[in-house]
Amino acid sequence: RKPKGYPPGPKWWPIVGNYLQFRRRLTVLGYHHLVHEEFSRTYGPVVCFKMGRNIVVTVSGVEAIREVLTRDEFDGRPDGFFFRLRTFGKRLGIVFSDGKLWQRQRKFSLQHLKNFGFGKREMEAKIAEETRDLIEDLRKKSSDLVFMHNAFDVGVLNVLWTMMAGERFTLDDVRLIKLLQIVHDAFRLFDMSGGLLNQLPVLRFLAPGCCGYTKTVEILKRMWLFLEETIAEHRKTACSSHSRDLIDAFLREMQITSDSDSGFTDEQLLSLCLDLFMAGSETTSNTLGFAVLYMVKYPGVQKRVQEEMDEVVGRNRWPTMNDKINLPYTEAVLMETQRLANVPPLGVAHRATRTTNLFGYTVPEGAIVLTSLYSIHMDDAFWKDPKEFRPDRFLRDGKVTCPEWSFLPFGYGKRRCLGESLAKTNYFLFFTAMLHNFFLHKDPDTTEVVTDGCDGVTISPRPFRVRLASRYD
Ligand code: HEM
Repeated sequence: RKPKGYPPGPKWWPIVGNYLQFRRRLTVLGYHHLVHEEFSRTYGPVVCFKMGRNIVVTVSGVEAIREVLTRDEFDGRPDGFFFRLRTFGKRLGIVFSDGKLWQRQRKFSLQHLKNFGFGKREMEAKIAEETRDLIEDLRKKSSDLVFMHNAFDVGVLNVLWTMMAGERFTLDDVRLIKLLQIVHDAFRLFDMSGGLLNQLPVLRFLAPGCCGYTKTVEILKRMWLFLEETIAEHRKTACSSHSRDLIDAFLREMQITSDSDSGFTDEQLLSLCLDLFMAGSETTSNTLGFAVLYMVKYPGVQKRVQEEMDEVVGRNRWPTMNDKINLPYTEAVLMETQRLANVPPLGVAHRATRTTNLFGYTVPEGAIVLTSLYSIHMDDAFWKDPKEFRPDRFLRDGKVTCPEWSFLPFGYGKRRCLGESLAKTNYFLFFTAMLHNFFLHKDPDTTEVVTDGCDGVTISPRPFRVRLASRYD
């Protein structure tokens, strides 16, 4: 039975808790975040579930989410079998670690990524190079219909990978394309609470295929192999006097640091690379995929973006970050895409690091806390007709206006997205390069443009094709 004082929620059943009930609603509603939304409509902004062994508290709406994201005791990340599986049974990496190791690793990663251009002019130059490559490649393919749901994968990853590992991949690099496909599959396989494998870890022995264990291990092995090879190559070619990239910087730090708690070990290096690779590729590519999809669905919006660019930038050069401030409609389109697509609908799971009180309810230490960013972005009390794609809602008197709490695509607080500046620059430059160069038209073989994505840790656009017509012919 649920202890007294816990937040409201559906009745718990022995062993499975609310798992079966959750699954049944998931079959009907199709998305994890919609099941959480349905429960929050019944029970309020703080809902408590038991999923196998895990207590999960979902918070919805601005007030409750603001409480969670601004209080230190919610800055933990969940622990458990699933969360440790990718990091050798330990709490490593950056996305799902906490405490001293996380603090040190987050600071180290940010500081050294900055040394290699992150958030600076060099980063913009790298992205510009990637956009040129992509546009050229799309031009070659444009006599046919082009798949666009994953068109940005390699270019987006290249920017991060140059800072991390000092190398980039060609757009047709088969090994990388396969790797990105398995990252994509991994994001579809799991959910933010850790899924069945975290709730009932014994299932890895009883039904390894059904609970996702076999597939997860297969994906991880391929990722580890790729990263191990990259790290081994760095060891062989590292120069003792200077670091070329984040991996080099980490290897140097391993030699000088004596503090064992700060985590400069071989396993942590691999885990950090894995986390940044996964966090940095899928989210941005999916967001760009949705942006293209909405432009195809709403040709009037596409036309306004192109007219704005023609007026401000002209046709003789491509848009740069300096133009952003003068392209308010374009920026509003990018924001509206993030609001409506909700690529990470439940953010990244948090954990209560001690038993605490939330809106008069007891949240026990160790509870997994999910923040429904979806509930904020789709709140009809704040956003009129939230299901409509309407970029003008982000404009006032021709200028971009952004509410502080009702738009949180990158989260908030100490756990806020580490890659936000890279993500925003990639997003703006790839999107504007696309629309500057091409008219995007619907696939004539389809009757309707479907914008409902695929469920998972992030929401991804379903595979779709576009007809690209050059704006320069
Ligand atoms: C449009 C693209 C992106 C979106 C929408 C996004 C969104 C988010 C969100 C919502 C969180 C969780 C915040 C929380 O826990 O409350 C997060 C965390 C994180 N993101 Fe991003 N992200 C994006 C791109 C990136 C990129 C490019 C990187 C690569 C460097 C990255 C690295 C991370 C990391 C490492 C964390 C965990 C931070 C921590 O736990 O301290 N993200 N992101």
